[in-house]
This record gives sequence, C-alpha cells and structure tokens, in this order.
Amino acid sequence: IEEGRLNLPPLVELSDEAIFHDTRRAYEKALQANGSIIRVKRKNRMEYIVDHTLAPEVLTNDADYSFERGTLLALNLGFLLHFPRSFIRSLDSLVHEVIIGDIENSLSRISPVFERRIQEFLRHAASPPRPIDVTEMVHDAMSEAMLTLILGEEYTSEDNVEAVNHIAVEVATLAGIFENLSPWARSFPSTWRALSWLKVMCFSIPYYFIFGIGIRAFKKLSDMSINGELMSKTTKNKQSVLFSYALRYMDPETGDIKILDRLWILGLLLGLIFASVHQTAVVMIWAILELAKRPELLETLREEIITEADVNGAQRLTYASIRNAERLDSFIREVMRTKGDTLSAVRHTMRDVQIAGYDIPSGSFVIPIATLSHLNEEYHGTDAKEFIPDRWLGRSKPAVMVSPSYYPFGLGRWACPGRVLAVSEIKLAIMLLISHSTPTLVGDNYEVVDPLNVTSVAPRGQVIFSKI
Ligand code: HEM
Repeated sequence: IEEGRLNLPPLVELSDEAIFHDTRRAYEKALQANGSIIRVKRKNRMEYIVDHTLAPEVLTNDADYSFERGTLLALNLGFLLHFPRSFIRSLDSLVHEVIIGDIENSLSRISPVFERRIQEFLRHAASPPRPIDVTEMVHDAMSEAMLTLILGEEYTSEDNVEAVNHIAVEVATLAGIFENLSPWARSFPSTWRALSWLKVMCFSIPYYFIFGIGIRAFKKLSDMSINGELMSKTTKNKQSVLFSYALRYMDPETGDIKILDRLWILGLLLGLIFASVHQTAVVMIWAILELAKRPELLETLREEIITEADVNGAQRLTYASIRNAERLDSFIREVMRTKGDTLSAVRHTMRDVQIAGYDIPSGSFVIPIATLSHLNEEYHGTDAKEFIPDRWLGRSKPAVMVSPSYYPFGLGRWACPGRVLAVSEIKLAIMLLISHSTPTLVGDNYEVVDPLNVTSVAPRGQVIFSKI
C-alpha cells in the first residue's frame, strides 16, 4: 500500500559481504548509480541512505527527521521513548551544563588520572620497549577518568573501573554496536537482539551496575535527600558531576529528591557512562595508532606541550594548555575526518517526508553516508582523500567544530554535547604519551576491525613506545 501511494527512492540490493566488509565502496557506488537517495535493506530493516547533498537537511531538520527517535531506536533503546520525560534532553543538559559549562574544572579533575595511568603504562610498556596493544590502557584510563568526574574519586577502585569497562561494552552490545562482527547477529538479527537484550538487562546491568556503583550512588542520593539543604549550600562546587546535577531535582523546601528522580538520575548515570567512555576510547585508539605511523610529527607536536599551574596550583596540562595545542588539534581533526565513518549519524522520519523528488514514509531510518562529505573534493580540495596532519592549522576549524563537510560528532541541534571534553581527553592522553616516549607502529599498519562502524569499534594494532 505504501509503495503504491508514495514515490519511493530506488531500492538497491547489497550483499552482506558488501555491507559489512566493503561498506564505503558499496554504498557510494550504489548512490553514484542511482542518485542522491536510495533504499537498502540491512539486517531486516529498510534504511534510506542519502549522499552529501542531502545530509545537512536530514541531520539538521529536527521537525521532520528526529534525532531522538533515530538514535534510540537504532541503539535498540526505543523503550526510553515511552517515558514521560526525555532521556536524551536530560542527558544533554547534564553534559552541557555540568561538564562542559565548567570544562576547566572537569579537565583538572581527570588530568591527574591520565597522568598516573600513562606513567604506569609507560613504565611497563617501555622498559624494555616491546610491541603492545593500547586498548586496555585506554579503556582503563577513560573509565577511571569518567568515574572520577561523574561520581568522585571515592568511586575509582579497580573493581569499579573494571565494572565501567564492562558497562560501556555491555550497553554497546545492547545497542547493537558489535552486531556487525557476529555472523549470527547478521543472519538472525531479531533473535540475536532479543537474546542480547535479555542477557544485558537480566545479568550484565544488575551485576556490573546495579549491585556495584548503582546501589552506592543511589544511597548517596538518598543521603543527599536527608541532608539536602546542608549539602546544596556547603558543597555545591565540590560535588562530582552527578551529585551536582542531582541538586536540581531537590525540593527547595524539604531538600528531598523523589525516589523516581533518584532512579532517573541512575539511568542518566548509565547513559552518561556509555556516551562518554566507549566512543572516546575508540577515537583515542585511532589517534594513537595514526600518530604512531608518523613519528616525524613528534618534534613539532612536542613543542606545543606547555604545562601551567592548574586550579590547585600543581604544574600540569590544563584546559588552556590543551586548547592551545593547535597542531595536535589539526591532527585529531584529520584523524576524525579520514578514519572512514560511514553510517554513523541516524535520523527517523516523524511524518511522510519529501526529499529530492522522492517520498520517505513516516517512521523510516534516514542515514547519510559520511565519507561522501568527509572525503569530498568539492569541500576539501583535490587532496581530500589524503591525510594531511597540518591541514587545519591557522584555519580556525578546531576538531570540535562540526559542519556539513565534517560531522564525526553529528550535526545540528543534537551534535555531540561532550565533544569539547572528548577532544581534550584525546589531546591530553597523546601529549602525556609523547612527552615521555616515541610511539612507532609495528608493521606500519593496523587492522580496521569493523569498516561499517569505525567510531564504535576500535582498530587493532601494536605500538612500540621507546622512552625519551
Ligand atoms: C570522540 C568521542 C565522541 C564521539 C565521536 C561522539 C559522537 C557523537 C555523535 C555522532 C552523536 C550524535 C549526534 C548527531 O547525530 O547529530 C553524539 C551524541 C551525544 N554524545 Fe557524543 N561523542 C563522543 C564523546 C562524548 C562524550 C565524552 C560525551 C559526554 C561527556 C558525549 C555525550 C553525548 C550525548 C549526551 C549525546 C546525545 C545528543 C545530545 O545530547 O545532544 N559524547 N556523540
């Protein structure tokens, strides 16, 4: 009935092999042959794929193409749409107001964690230097840093760091991020989704989250409720992100935080852990491996490393010194532009929508293929496909600045609110690594594990860190 009533874009059949192993070429070729929009079935779901000419309209017109529905449904978290309040809006305000609104303070809290973790890592990895995979160090450092920022230092035991690593991976599994890697998931997507849902909800989240960090954080929220007035007056600036955010749910008269609000805040905690740890860790690994390929850049990058007194008077890399490292920023922007994001930002139509002479039915997934924008010669010149580390130097285009030609952090109203923190963390980790060692990539190459999902699945490679 739909097909008869609507003028749908061309339907293109792509094999699983093409979708999962040759993603970029398969979708780009299909668009070249059929116009700026096509329909492709992937894992039993019809998706509308658009090229760079339609990407800005799809990503920024939130009235027709919903970010919230698109992202939550694509992540298999559609149940969150049925709550009376918006999960994404709450998460967005938490990140904007409490983390990014006070970014200097946020950075000063996590900087010592990276310093310690990277020093320990180099002590082990660089004496004597030997091939090593950075994945574990990056995930541990990210998990501890975010625990410190979100909940406070007292939550950073090794067990909790381990639990956060698991939570980030388990929510990613729930969200289907690793589906592409499993032949079972690709062949039986609905059954696989139902089973991983049960596993994550009934085992992983209770085990790693509720019975550990969750109960403790809930107890603290309850204590805040009892001593609310006192806590809000005396310790507001000293609170970690979550508890500082919780103060806005506090009844100004009684100091009480309602039980439903406390549970809501715990849900946000889970969402924040997932949003902040996993993707940043993955992009950090991309950046480290790309840098290890190019030791010739180290000399000029090291010149930018300038420590200064932080808010506590200790000499370290502060937010200002990290922000001023422009060469490193350009390098990171180039890593993010060229790493090959394909179907990453997702939208869902709110009604039947007309675009480029075609109709897209209400309730459809619409997804731009990012490589057509990120590697486009019209936008980036004839060398668009080359990796040029200094490409962005002096052009006032920091790694966090999104546009129709660069949207690894999304575009429009919902562009990633945590991107200033993410890029700062990546810069911080790289500055600490290269101020004490020279990384070189073993075999001059690394493996792209999932070409369909480069932002959420880390590449695999070995690096040798030689002490300087
Ligand atoms: C390199 C690391 C990161 C990448 C590549 C990334 C990428 C993205 C992308 C692509 C979106 C969807 C935007 C859209 O479709 O227009 C998004 C949304 C979001 N990100 Fe990130 N992100 C990163 C790190 C972070 C961090 C560190 C935080 C939190 C501190 C965070 C919090 C969020 C939240 C809450 C949203 C939901 C949208 C909103 O609230 O506006 N992200 N991110």
